[in-house]
Amino acid sequence: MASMADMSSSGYSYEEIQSIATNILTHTKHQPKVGIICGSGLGGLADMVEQHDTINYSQIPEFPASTVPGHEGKLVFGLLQGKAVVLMRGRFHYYEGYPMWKVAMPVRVMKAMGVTTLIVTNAAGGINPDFNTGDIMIIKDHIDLPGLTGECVLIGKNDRRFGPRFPATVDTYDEELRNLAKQISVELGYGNIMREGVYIMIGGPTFETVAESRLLRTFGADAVGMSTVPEAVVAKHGGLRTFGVSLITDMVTLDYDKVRNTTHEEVLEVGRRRAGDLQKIVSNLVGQMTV
Ligand SMILES: O=P(O)(O)O[C@@H]1C[C@H](O)[C@@H](CO)O1
Ligand SMILES: Nc1nc2[nH]cnc2c(=O)[nH]1
Repeated sequence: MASMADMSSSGYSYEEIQSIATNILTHTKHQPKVGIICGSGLGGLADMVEQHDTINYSQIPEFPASTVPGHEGKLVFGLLQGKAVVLMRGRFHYYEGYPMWKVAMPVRVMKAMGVTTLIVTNAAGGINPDFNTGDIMIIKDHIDLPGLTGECVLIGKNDRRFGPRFPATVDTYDEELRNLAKQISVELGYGNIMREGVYIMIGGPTFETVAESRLLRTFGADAVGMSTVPEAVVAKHGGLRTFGVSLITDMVTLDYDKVRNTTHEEVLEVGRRRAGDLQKIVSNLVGQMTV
């Protein structure tokens, strides 16, 4: 694949994406319909997958490498609640130095493999003062801060086979799946920690200053993180149905008298404590959704 895209281009061609997908599918007996991207410390969902085939990213030509602790760098194929899934145990972030198109490129590969529904999970900082650490927030909408400032994942030449030049994003997160997830959460006894809100993406890797957190709040954001939005935008562009969920691993500081440092270790620690709950909700959602 000598002509593969470089940092300055707008991404892999349609043919290159098809070729990457075809190559990956030679490593598995499964034909996934649901794609799941696991957030920081949330890869344990892969342990619930039955009859699994695991492929390291390093085995896949043209696939980026995971460089962040809590992101293992593996694709896991198998059955989750009887449905054929592919999980990314480790995602790519803009702050790792990857261009936006590369961050979201696996979503196009998933679609080329036959995926029709994308589930994105992440660890996020709570901005809404009514939230608590450990809450689970269904993403109702997002703010693409990098996109609004000129780093939209879809910038560059558009190939209509991926999607339209000017995609609408008003309904990126599927209402039916959000309602089903809410119902499942209540049935599982998580009604008291279940929230719904707006996720804002920042480029990272710095956690927010107090002034920045206050600014993000005035924008109407309920939670902040460093991922998810490019993946969801590419999914919407490609006509995939998307569900997004954030684990609130820390509360951002909105008050100069209560300044505290967020750390990635803290994010992973809360992930370790609450990942099981998130996994139950997501696996039940997969089990009950129509594909
Ligand atoms: O991959 P996600 O968005 O879950 O990771 C979050 C955001 C940063 O990558 C990291 C900060 O601790 O966790
Ligand atoms: N930007 C940001 N990303 C996070 N990911 C997990 N927690 C946070 C946070 O507080 N801020």
